[in-house]
Amino acid sequence: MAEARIRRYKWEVKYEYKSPDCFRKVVITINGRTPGPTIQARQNDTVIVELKNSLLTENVAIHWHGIRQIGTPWADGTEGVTQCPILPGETFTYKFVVDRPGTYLYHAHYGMQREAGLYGSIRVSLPEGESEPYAYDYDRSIILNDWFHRSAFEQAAGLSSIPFQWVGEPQSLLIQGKGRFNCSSLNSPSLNVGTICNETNPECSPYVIAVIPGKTYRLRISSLTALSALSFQIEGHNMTVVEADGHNVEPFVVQNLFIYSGETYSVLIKADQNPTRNYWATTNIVSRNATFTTPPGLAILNYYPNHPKRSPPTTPPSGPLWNDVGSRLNQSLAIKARKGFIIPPPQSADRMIVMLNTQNNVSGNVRWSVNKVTYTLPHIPYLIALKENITSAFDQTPPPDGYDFKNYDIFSVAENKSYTIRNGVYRLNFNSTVDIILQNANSLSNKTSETHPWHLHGHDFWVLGYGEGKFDIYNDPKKYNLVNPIMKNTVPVHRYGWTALRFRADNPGAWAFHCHIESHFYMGMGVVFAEGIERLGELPSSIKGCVHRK
Ligand SMILES: O=C1O[C@H]([C@@H](O)CO)C(O)=C1O
Repeated sequence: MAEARIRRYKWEVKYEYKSPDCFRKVVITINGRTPGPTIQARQNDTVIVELKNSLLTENVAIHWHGIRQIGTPWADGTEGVTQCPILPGETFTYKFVVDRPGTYLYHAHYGMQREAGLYGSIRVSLPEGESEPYAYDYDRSIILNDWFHRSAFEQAAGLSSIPFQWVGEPQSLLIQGKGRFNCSSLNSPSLNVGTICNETNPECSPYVIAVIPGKTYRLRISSLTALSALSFQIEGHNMTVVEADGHNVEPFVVQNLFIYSGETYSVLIKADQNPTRNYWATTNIVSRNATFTTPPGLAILNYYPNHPKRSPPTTPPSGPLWNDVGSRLNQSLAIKARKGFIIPPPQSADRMIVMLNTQNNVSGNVRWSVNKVTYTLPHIPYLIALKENITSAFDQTPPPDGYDFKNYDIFSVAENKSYTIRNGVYRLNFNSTVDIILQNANSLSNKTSETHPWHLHGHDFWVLGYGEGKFDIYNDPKKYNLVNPIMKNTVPVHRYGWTALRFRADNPGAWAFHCHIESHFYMGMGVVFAEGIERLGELPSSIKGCVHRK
């Protein structure tokens, strides 16, 4: 067997002016870049990231999205859950093992810093000598993102203000950190537009996916949008989906790849079209109506030896309609574990938690809730509070395992009665099997239900099923896919629908489970699970900077 290696990175996190979509704003960079450097490792390698916080006035923490952190729950990078924040001027070392091959991500998990540009890819390949069950010639990582011109501070302030100020739709979409905003739409006479927005700035030239005719490419497409659900497509090229969140998928072909924030996919494309020209790769918003606010993101599929900057002779293909819910549900249903790579789920669960997702008005603030609890993080991180038995750190009453199934109408605006801001945790028995049913409902606007991508830290879960309307506790479990469910770490709950997950609580630690829409998590849409805390040895002192005890 090939020997596991240590992959060492030294990162400096800073504020800098950048123009990812031609509009200049202060962003957060790692070693001068956004997206940050790609972490490349092989299965079972140890990754060490020495992170220097050079932000002048802000704390930071970085989450390694999709890495389970087995045996290192303190390295998950979730501020308030697994560690104290890293203060300005401090250096913190993350050390963890990448135990599974696949496509993963990293991003800030403090306040709303992710959307300020603090994110990147993790690519874990198989140990030397082993190969994937599908063939390709080259491998590329592409992160999709949405981009807002207002700062993360301004957005966060608006979300917690009375009256509430919503962030709105993004100004542009980025493909691997590059987008294009129409500078001529900034016509304020007080602005010197040329210095703030410049469409000839090379920082915002379209991202180029260079291909050699006849070759097959593995594109690792992931999304770290702050808000948007996306569709991604490449003119004239079908995509064969082969991986989702680090697990092999029974291959299926799509023209449009729907992708929700926090998901990763690998698709194979063959450069088998007319090689005398280039092609558009585009991404557009689905699930929310951004038709008149956010233009599609554009990249160029460049057939060698055409000039990489040569625009394709066609108009970019328009993606699917934003409200085509059926196609999105169909893709969700199509994702199954690949034959030969199925990890069978336990056939029954020890506990079922049904999580009603609602949007509410709580004491004048617009918030999101799970079973009438809207979440707030404590000042002492859960992992430390649980391990050291600091019971004053958070509410010792756990949140509810369900809601009033009989009487709650998921198709109506919530009544806003008896919703509370709390921070209790779900304590799971170690090694027990837990089913989570995400139940969507109407938001605060009439006839509206939003799509939410839920992300679980510390575990992969089996996706047992999706359905429309209200989940029926007696009959719907009979329809679960217990044969070849895919394992994922992020999954959407579709509008007015439900999604059923199963996981084993086998990783000692405290783990966030939350909507990956950054503003929704900020508005309380999350919970925390804790299991096997008593099995953990002493926690590293480096995570405890904010905890002062006699
Ligand atoms: O959290 C949200 O708030 C707004 C809207 O519901 C209220 O303005 C919106 O679209 C969200 O996703």
